[in-house]
Amino acid sequence: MTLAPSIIERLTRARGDLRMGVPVVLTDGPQAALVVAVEALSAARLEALRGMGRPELAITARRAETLKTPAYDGDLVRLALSDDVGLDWLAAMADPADDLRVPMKGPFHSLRGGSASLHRAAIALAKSAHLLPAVLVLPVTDGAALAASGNLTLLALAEALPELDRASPLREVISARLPMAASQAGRLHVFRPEDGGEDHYAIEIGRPDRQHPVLARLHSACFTGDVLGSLKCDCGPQLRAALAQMGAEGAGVLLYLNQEGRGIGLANKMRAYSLQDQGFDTVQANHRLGFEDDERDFRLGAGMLRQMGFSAVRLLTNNPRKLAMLAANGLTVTERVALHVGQTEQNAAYLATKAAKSGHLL
Ligand SMILES: Nc1nc2c(ncn2[C@@H]2O[C@H](COP(=O)(O)OP(=O)(O)OP(=O)(O)O)[C@@H](O)[C@H]2O)c(=O)[nH]1
Ligand SMILES: [Zn+2]
Repeated sequence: MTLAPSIIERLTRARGDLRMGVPVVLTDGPQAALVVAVEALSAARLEALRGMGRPELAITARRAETLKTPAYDGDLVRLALSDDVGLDWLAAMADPADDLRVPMKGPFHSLRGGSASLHRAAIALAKSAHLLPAVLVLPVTDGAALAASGNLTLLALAEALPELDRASPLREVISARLPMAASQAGRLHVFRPEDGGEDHYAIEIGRPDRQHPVLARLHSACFTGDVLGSLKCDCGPQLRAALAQMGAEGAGVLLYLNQEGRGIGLANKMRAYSLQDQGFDTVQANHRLGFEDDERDFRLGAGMLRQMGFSAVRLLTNNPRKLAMLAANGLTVTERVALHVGQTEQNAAYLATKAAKSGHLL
């Protein structure tokens, strides 16, 4: 054991760096680049990067669709930065808030050929830090030396990509009795991922028999719905109805997964809501921001259930992806228990879009 941080620790540090606007050094074999998230970029850092070479802008193919620029790298686009563009232009490329008011941002100079692996990893890192998926990438010659001299976090893709792709193992930190309105016999378990990500919770009701399928729900955090009683979605009523059903049956387990906004974080979800106020639906809004419509990783829930000793579930959901992901990750789903509650005038279009575009069952 050395004192040097492991790859997992450096990845966690890199997410913090990106959120603070500090460059991170990525290497892929002989290639290296400094990367900075556009959302957190300062004028001084942009100036410094320009003094070192020609930065490139990487955005997702989803964002590029709206900007009407072709994606030569499949899931992403690399654009050369002309000398006259500043922070405002970069911010507008990253954030679609003003797209309708100012639709023309080009002409764009798309880069083709060569490898996009550093750009792709930088976008994945920005997403995992809950930042908009738009990054400046400055190719450099000796990444390791630059990282050492500038005290910057260094990540080699060969080490970092497998960690970014895998669901981080979780360990249970603590559990304690929690009497609730839905059931006196509640217990809250707190699980912590090894990668320094957010904690996730399991609410166990009664003492479900581990030998039988348990009534279960994977609930993704929705601050607006769960806490504020937002009428734009059905999350709050679904949360309470699931707990009530478990209370009535005397047993169940509800996983409360901190995957706010289908995995994009609350700030980006509010950006999506702002686009919804401009007339876009929930799926279009995610795409305009550069995200997929659902960025959640449900492997997490399967791991927590297995760790708690459950191998079969009766799952409260209308989302077929949750059923498929549990099954693919070693859980037996013996039954889907439909969960249709909380329909309002304000969320009718949202629920209809989820049924039409995301395959939610009615
Ligand atoms: N990006 C985005 N996220 C949203 C929006 N409305 C709600 N959410 C999030 O969507 C997620 C809904 O979670 P769930 O209720 O567990 O999942 P679901 O896919 O609807 O599936 P079931 O409720 O199990 O049928 C939460 O993370 C919310 O924060 C939206 O308009 N945009
Ligand atoms: Zn919600």
